[in-house]
Amino acid sequence: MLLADVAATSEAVAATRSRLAKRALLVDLLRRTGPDEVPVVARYLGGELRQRRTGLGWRSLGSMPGPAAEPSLEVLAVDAAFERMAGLSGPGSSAARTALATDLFAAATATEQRLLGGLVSGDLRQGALDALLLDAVAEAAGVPLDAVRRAAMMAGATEPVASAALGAGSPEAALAALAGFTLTVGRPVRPMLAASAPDVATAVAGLAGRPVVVDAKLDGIRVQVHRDGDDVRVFTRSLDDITARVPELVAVVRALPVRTVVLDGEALALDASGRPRPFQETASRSATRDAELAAALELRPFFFDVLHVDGRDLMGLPLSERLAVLDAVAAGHVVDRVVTDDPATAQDAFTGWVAAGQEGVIVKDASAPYEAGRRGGAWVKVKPRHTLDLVVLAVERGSGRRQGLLSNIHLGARDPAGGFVMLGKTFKGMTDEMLAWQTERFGQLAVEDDGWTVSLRPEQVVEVAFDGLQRSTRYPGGVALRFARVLRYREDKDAAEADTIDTVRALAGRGGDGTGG
Ligand SMILES: Nc1ncnc2c1ncn2[C@@H]1O[C@H](COP(=O)(O)OP(=O)(O)OP(=O)(O)O)[C@@H](O)[C@H]1O
Repeated sequence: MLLADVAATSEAVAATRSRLAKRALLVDLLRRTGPDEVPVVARYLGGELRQRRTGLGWRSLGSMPGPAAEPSLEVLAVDAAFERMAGLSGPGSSAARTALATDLFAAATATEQRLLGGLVSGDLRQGALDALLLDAVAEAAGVPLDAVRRAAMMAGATEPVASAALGAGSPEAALAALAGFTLTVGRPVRPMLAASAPDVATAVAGLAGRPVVVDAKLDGIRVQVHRDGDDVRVFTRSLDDITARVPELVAVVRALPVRTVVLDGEALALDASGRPRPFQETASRSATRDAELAAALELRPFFFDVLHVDGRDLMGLPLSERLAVLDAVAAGHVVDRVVTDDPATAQDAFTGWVAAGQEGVIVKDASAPYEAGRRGGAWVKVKPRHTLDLVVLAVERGSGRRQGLLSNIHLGARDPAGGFVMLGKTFKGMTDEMLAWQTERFGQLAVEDDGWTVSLRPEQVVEVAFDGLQRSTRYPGGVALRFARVLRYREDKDAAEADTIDTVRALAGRGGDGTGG
């Protein structure tokens, strides 16, 4: 298959807002893709190279040759070229890499160059496309969507599932291949995620008629811990293996009375009185290999789910049954919870936990299975103050005390159909350290500079608090944030995981002020 086919499909998908049309375009392309090409094509459609690192910088892309008139590049040849670039190291490697990239770009048409540039810079990365791609894979392979989704949950990624289903040869063989993706102890699955509600009553009402569990929401880092005998591995929300950095978590899980287990929870550092330490401290602790800091700030695990125990896969069981197992295997290391569907009782629990320094609650449907990777309605988070994870689209040069710094940031919500919708600006909440950090970071993300405003590659996620939402004729989404202020820059989230304009509109719709409980 020619790269031009992938590039044309990728642009056509971005250009239409219709989900059905997008899906049809993807199905058509997948049907034309050879089995050996699926791993590459599936990645490129999601905006990613197969190589985690090519060593190519944004700068080197600036000076690429003009486009070729006719398409000639085969996707497998393109993948091989990136593989060669990724493999280069040592003196002279940078020049050799640029030479390879120059040859590649010179052979590419204008459309192909846009695709290649986006793949290298990461601009095309689109987590939102994953769901659509799975849908298209199901249709192209002639198997039920559920089977594809289940497999992707287990695999923690789209591409291996697409390859297995489309490479199988027949729908029957594809189904058998998909059934081969099971929870394997030692291999992380994507964590289940939560929707949000403005207050406890709304969250509980949303689960009307179902049994409800209300968990304390701890503000630490998500950990998925796999134990097989004495072998314990700890994975983050983005499935990175941090085992070596958190020996104290390993020790706790190794001491539990089970042989194999997969636990989901939050790790947190506490102060001497048992209150949670600020998130920043927990996060920097889990990111460090510095033994001294590690010893000074001990992390503790608080589990809220169990996916597997001693050979039994529990993901399909209702939460209430999983929790019974969790309490038996991880006693003493479990998140506080109350079982109630009474809004007043849930509200009391929320108030108590927030006073004790926790972040809020997660209201959970006790009859729901564990839905890896999904942000469905089975878990709903409620926080006392309203926050959104937005993407920084541009930044303005500071003046006065902020002369020489990049200061006022433009905030965008993700548009599920592609791109970002600006919701406002803020220069509030930033500490001097954050200002120094963002000046450096945004310098690296800069794509255009009119002397006042610097436009950025939309990659940096920022968590902002705000007092409410107001209608706006100034901003394209028709809504604007009131009194937005920066809480922190999030290193654990990609732009593809930022909050969407739909979420913002839903908050605006619910009573308007969005300040929460
Ligand atoms: N009891 C709990 N049950 C589930 N998740 C919990 C719990 N306590 C804390 N959490 C954290 O809350 C997150 C769920 O919220 P969400 O799925 O929206 O992820 P997020 O966007 O990282 O959330 P946030 O930024 O609000 O922490 C989980 O990823 C987990 O880290």
